[in-house]
Order: sequence, then C-alpha cells, then structure tokens
Amino acid sequence: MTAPKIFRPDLNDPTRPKRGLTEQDLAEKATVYRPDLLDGQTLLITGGGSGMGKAAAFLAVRLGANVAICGRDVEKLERTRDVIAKETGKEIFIQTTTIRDPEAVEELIGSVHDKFGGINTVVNNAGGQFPQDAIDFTRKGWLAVIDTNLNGTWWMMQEAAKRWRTDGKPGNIINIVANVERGMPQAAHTCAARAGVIYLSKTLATEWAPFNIRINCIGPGVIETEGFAMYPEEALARFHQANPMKMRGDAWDVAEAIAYFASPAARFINGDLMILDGGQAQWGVIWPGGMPDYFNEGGAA
Ligand SMILES: CCCCCCC/C=C/C(=O)SCCNC(=O)CCNC(=O)[C@H](O)C(C)(C)COP(=O)(O)OP(=O)(O)OC[C@H]1O[C@@H](n2cnc3c(N)ncnc32)[C@H](O)[C@@H]1OP(=O)(O)O
Ligand SMILES: NC(=O)C1=CN([C@@H]2O[C@H](COP(=O)(O)OP(=O)(O)OC[C@H]3O[C@@H](n4cnc5c(N)ncnc54)[C@H](OP(=O)(O)O)[C@@H]3O)[C@@H](O)[C@H]2O)C=CC1
Repeated sequence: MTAPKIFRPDLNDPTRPKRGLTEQDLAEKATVYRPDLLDGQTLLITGGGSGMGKAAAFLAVRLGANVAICGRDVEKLERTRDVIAKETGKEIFIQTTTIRDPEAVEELIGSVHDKFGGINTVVNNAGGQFPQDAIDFTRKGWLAVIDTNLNGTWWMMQEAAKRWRTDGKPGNIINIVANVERGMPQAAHTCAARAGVIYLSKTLATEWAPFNIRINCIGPGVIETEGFAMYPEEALARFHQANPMKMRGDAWDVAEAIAYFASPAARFINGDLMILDGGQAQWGVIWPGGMPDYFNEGGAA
C-alpha cells in the first residue's frame, strides 16, 4: 500500500520566497477606475487580511468606499487596517470572525451594519484548501474545506440577505470561487464546494431578485498571492503553464473585477460567473500536489 502524499507547509518558513503584491504595490498600483467610483458605498470583504481580499480592500478604499474586513487571524487584520490607514488616511473596520460559525457571521453583519448604517456589497472571498489526492482525504480535511468554502459562504449570503430584506434595501453579493469547469484534480474538496457556490448563486440570483439582491461569482485561475504557500515549490514552478498566456494573474486583477461588480456598471449583471484565468478553462489542469507519473510521459506538462 502506498502512503498518502501530503504536503503540510510551514507557513513561516523563511527559506520560501515571499509571494504576492507588496503593500506598496497595493497603495500605488494604477487603477482604470475614477477615484470616486465607490463613494458612499460600504463593502464587507471576508478574508481581507491577505491576498485578493486585502487588494480588494485597498482598492475599494482608494475608490471612496467604507470597508470592513474579517478573517481568523487578528494580526493580519490589524496589519491591513494599519497599512491602509497609513497609505490612504482612511480607517477600515475589522472583526475577527470565522465564517464557519453562523453566529459569529450574524454578529459580523450586525456590527458592520451598525458601524456604517448598512452594507451595499458583500464580497465572499475567504476560503482555501490543501492539495491532496482525493482518495486520501481525511474526514476532518474534507469537512474543513467544505465547511469554509461552501457553508461559510452560505452563512454570509443568508445573513446579509436577511438584513437587506428587513431594511428594505438592495444588496449585492460577489462570491470568489475557482475555475471548476473541467474539475480540479488534487483539489476535489474545493471543486465540490465552489461548484456548489456557483449554482447556489445562480439559484438565489433568481430567488432573491424580488428583494433587489444581485449575486455574481468570480472564478480566478492562477493568481499569485500569499496563499501560494499552501503549495509545494515544485508545483508552483508549473502553475503558469496552466493557461495559454503562460502567466500568473495577481491580486489586483481580481480586485479590479470586484470593484467592477461593486459599481453601478454591473447593475444589470445577475447570476453570472466571470472567469479570470488567462484562458485556463480552455487549456490544462494544474496538479497542485505534484503530477502523478502516469500523466508525465514524455516530460513535464
Ligand atoms: C485550487 C487548488 C488547485 C489550484 C491551485 C491554484 C492556485 C491557488 C489557489 C488558492 O486557493 S491559493 C489560497 C490558498 N489559501 C488557503 O488555502 C488559506 C486558507 N486555508 C486554510 O485555512 C486551510 O487550508 C483549510 C483546510 C481550509 C483549513 O482549515 P482548518 O484551519 O480547519 O484546517 P486545519 O486545522 O489546518 O486542518 C484540518 C484538517 O484538514 C486536513 N489538512 C489540513 N491541511 C492539510 C494538508 N496540507 N494536507 C493534507 N491534509 C490537510 C487534516 O485532516 C487536518 O486535520 P489534522 O490532521 O490537523 O487533525
Ligand atoms: N490564489 C489563487 O490562485 C486562487 C484563489 N482562490 C480563492 O480565492 C480566495 C482568496 O485567496 P488568496 O487571496 O489567494 O489566498 P489567501 O490565503 O491570502 O486568502 C484567504 C483568506 O481567507 C481567510 N480565511 C480562510 N478561512 C477562513 C475562515 N474560516 N473564516 C474567515 N476567513 C478565513 C484567510 O484569513 P485568516 O487566515 O485570517 O483566516 C485569508 O485571508 C480564497 O477563497 C481562495 O481559495 C481561488 C482560485 C485561485
């Protein structure tokens, strides 16, 4: 019997390169949008302490929005709050929350609502997974990924929608999912969860239209962020080959897509899925845990 392949990264390993945009990049990167695009809007972004969520928070603040972020790690949240304040002069709201806990989610939505007098857009970005052959998933591992990516997103959606219904105000939900069209070998747990969110979103885009709530998804391909630390170096060296452009996107690409969906330009878009992957959907698969020899005849893909 072969032992299951496991890659359990040390997230503080100093020998691994730092990945993702720097805070200076997030403060200075050019945007296609006018500076007051989101003036007066309030965005709640889950997982806003790193990666795409942090980039989206930075951009939304730069475009005039009130921003709230949550995550499990208070240090990441405080750091994001402090750097945004330093670079933009604007204070964002932070609240430590695991989206897996529906009561904590209810409290979060309540606090942000009270702080800003309402919420215009909820960005469900928090999530993640580990690479592993599905046959070796532990029960706990499967449940962790499903609970975060599917259940956690659902609690956020339902709680926000209840508020909007009670307040008689319109709502907007943007769910960050993944590119599931051709399956995700070695990430079957997340593929199942994200596919669930995509079709949950399409369903509720209809069911909640009477409440004036719109719901859309963004499916990123390979986007270089701090989250890459979850994957082995050997796999990361191949990630750019997953799309015909042979490149990785960055968190700003996703942040600008989020700003678009949060803006009035998207007012007639509902139940959609924007794939942001450099053409990966038409190209190859990733094997984030390392390609099995079976598929590796004739050299690396
Ligand atoms: C999309 C995949 C393929 C394409 C890659 C494309 C490029 C990158 C895509 C990205 O999404 S990058 C962003 C990645 N960021 C994250 O994943 C960050 C957040 N992730 C997490 O917090 C975790 O991964 C989690 C599993 C969702 C964590 O939940 P929790 O904190 O509850 O987990 P743990 O307590 O650490 O573990 C619970 C349970 O899960 C199993 N497990 C965890 N890690 C691994 C691993 N590396 N390999 C195998 N199994 C793992 C394990 O059973 C754990 O239980 P214990 O053994 O610890 O008792
Ligand atoms: N980077 C990529 O190529 C791709 C990423 N994605 C998805 O996009 C999203 C953003 O990823 P990215 O920025 O790359 O990676 P990061 O790891 O930087 O971001 C994930 C964020 O989710 C937060 N998070 C995780 N679990 C929970 C939880 N239970 N409750 C609250 N917050 C949580 C983390 O914060 P904390 O640690 O503080 O809890 C972290 O800030 C994720 O859902 C990811 O899986 C999808 C496709 C491709």
